[in-house]
Amino acid sequence: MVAEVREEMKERRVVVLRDILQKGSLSNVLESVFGSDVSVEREELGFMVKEGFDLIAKFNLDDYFPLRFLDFNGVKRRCCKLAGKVNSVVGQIVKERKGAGDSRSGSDSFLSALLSLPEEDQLKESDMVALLWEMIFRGTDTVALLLEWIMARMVVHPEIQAKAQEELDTCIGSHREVQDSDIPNLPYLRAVVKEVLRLHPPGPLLSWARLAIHDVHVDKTFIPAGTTVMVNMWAITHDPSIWRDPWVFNPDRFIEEDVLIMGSDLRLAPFGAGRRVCPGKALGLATVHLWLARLLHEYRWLPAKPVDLSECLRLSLEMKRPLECHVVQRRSKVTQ
Ligand code: HEM
Repeated sequence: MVAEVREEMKERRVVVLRDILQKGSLSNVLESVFGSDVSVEREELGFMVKEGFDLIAKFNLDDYFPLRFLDFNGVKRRCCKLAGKVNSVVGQIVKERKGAGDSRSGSDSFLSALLSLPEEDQLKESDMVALLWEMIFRGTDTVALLLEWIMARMVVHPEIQAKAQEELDTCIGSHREVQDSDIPNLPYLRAVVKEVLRLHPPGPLLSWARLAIHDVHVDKTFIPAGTTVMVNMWAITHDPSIWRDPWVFNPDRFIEEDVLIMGSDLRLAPFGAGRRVCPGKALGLATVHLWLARLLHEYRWLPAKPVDLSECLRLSLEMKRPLECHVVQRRSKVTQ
């Protein structure tokens, strides 16, 4: 990641982080899902994730007129094609690993963990494929676009960027790379991540399209059976009755009060809460902390052109226009 930024700066004189982050995030999630020693169709899986996002973001008349024989804009056809590809590409990896008798103890991947379950708990192959694909699909984009928002905020607020870098220099110095074990000693950096999750939650609408199966009261609101309900986390995190100066980017608010973000405090639940909470939240957060720390430790980030903080909602809340930066090397001794 750090080396790719350097290359891009050298070759193009400008760093467009989005592609670098997407590629890095896909590799990272594939490694967690299939393990580091497995060669997978990286490029093909990348296209499949992209196709899935395109399809989800598409306005689809079928959602309003669900007639089996109609296929407005060819969405159904594309969905079927993608489902077929998922079954063949991911299914093939599962088959190969099963065939090779992969039930290693001390497994280093999600798939190995599934395959090493006792006989009576084993999932059907089709369920395994669905589960693994869901992890790949949901885990790639969220991490990449959260980091793009964070870096945009770092560029827009150079004084906050400098404060995070000062913390890194004090804690780590300049002669080694940041490690996972350093993260607990970087409270300001973690506060920066929380503040971006508050202002730009990648999943702003929780519980996409959950259906009330019986009449229910939520506080004073009556929700009749059959209603589709979503939780607008974006509205909660911008609500002035909950947050002081909600539009101000101020990581210090989380130094003053340590708000938990894993789902127990509904003022800020960027990973959801309850039984459908994000299962990748710990992995996602650990990745974002480490990559952010390395990017800030290594470089000073400057705008290549004015940063546009406009939002665009697809499955996740993205920056409408990609961030373009210049970087200046900070550490004199570079270690990889
Ligand atoms: C910083 C990164 C991430 C953010 C902000 C995030 C956020 C979310 C949110 C808001 C939901 C919906 C929760 C709800 O509807 O109540 C969700 C669901 C999900 N996430 Fe994440 N996520 C992140 C990273 C990941 C990663 C790395 C993975 C997998 C490796 C992952 C896998 C999933 C899956 C499979 C679901 C669906 C769970 C279900 O429907 O039961 N996420 N995530």
